[in-house]
Amino acid sequence: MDFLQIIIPATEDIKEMLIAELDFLGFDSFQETEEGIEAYVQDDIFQEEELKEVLSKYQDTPFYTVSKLEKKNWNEEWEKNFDPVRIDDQVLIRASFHHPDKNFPYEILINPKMAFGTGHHETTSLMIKAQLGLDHQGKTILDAGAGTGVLGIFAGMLGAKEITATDIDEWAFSNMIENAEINNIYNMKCLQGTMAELNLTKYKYDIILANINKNVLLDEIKLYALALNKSGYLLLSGFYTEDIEDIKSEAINRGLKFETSLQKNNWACLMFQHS
Ligand SMILES: C[S@@+](CC[C@H](N)C(=O)[O-])C[C@H]1O[C@@H](n2cnc3c(N)ncnc32)[C@H](O)[C@@H]1O
Repeated sequence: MDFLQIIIPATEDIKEMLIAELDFLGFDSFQETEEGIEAYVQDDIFQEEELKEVLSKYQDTPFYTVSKLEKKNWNEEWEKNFDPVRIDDQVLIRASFHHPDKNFPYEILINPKMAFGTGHHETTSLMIKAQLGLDHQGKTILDAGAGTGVLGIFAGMLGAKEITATDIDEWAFSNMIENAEINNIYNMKCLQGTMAELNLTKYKYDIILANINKNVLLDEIKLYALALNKSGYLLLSGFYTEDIEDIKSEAINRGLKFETSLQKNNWACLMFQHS
């Protein structure tokens, strides 16, 4: 599979909105730079017209450059740009080429390749923060939209009995397998597909983690509610604070009880419990 790198000049105030819109078009990952954003997308799903349509909302004349990316170069890019992430003096997320730090009780090794979930994104750290407050010991976990597998791997470190991690993306699927292995998490089953495609509502989970995006969540909350054990917890992220009410009302309509919310830089994470 080949990837394209799209470089888009953008001012600070539009970067987040652009990323959200391109994420919706199926772009895989993003890097914010001083000049704008670098966006990465599989070349077989890239639709130039769709990109132009999005950009025309923000620029008088859509301006961007497209270049083909070698897989090899991409990995080197990560190695140059990926700094360790620290969450609450509790969790260190680092790549295997960084030095370990024994001051952190939990250390997650992530070699992200093309998959999302290095902990640099607000939503990943919000989910990890929320997980720190939940008892995972002996629990069954579903990590839907697992990306690099970071949340499922962390669930394993917190003592989960069994983890199922899913993603629709082929790169994410192979990356999460690799990351589970380097973290010595052997009870994480990795699958490729959506909740519906994999028929996951026939199973029950004690905790469901889903950091995806507003539209997918609104579509899938009913499935998470069906797959949640009584008194089980659902953690959701991947949406902005202004979308909290929409997500909340869908979850409450599906019989879930709102517990808490966390927010960082306009991103939100909500916790619900099955009543
Ligand atoms: C925002 S990333 C989150 C990755 C990781 N869980 C984290 O917290 O850092 C969302 C991931 O969901 C995947 N995804 C999008 N729609 C999905 C769906 N319907 N089912 C499963 N995965 C999906 C994307 O490929 C992407 O890897």
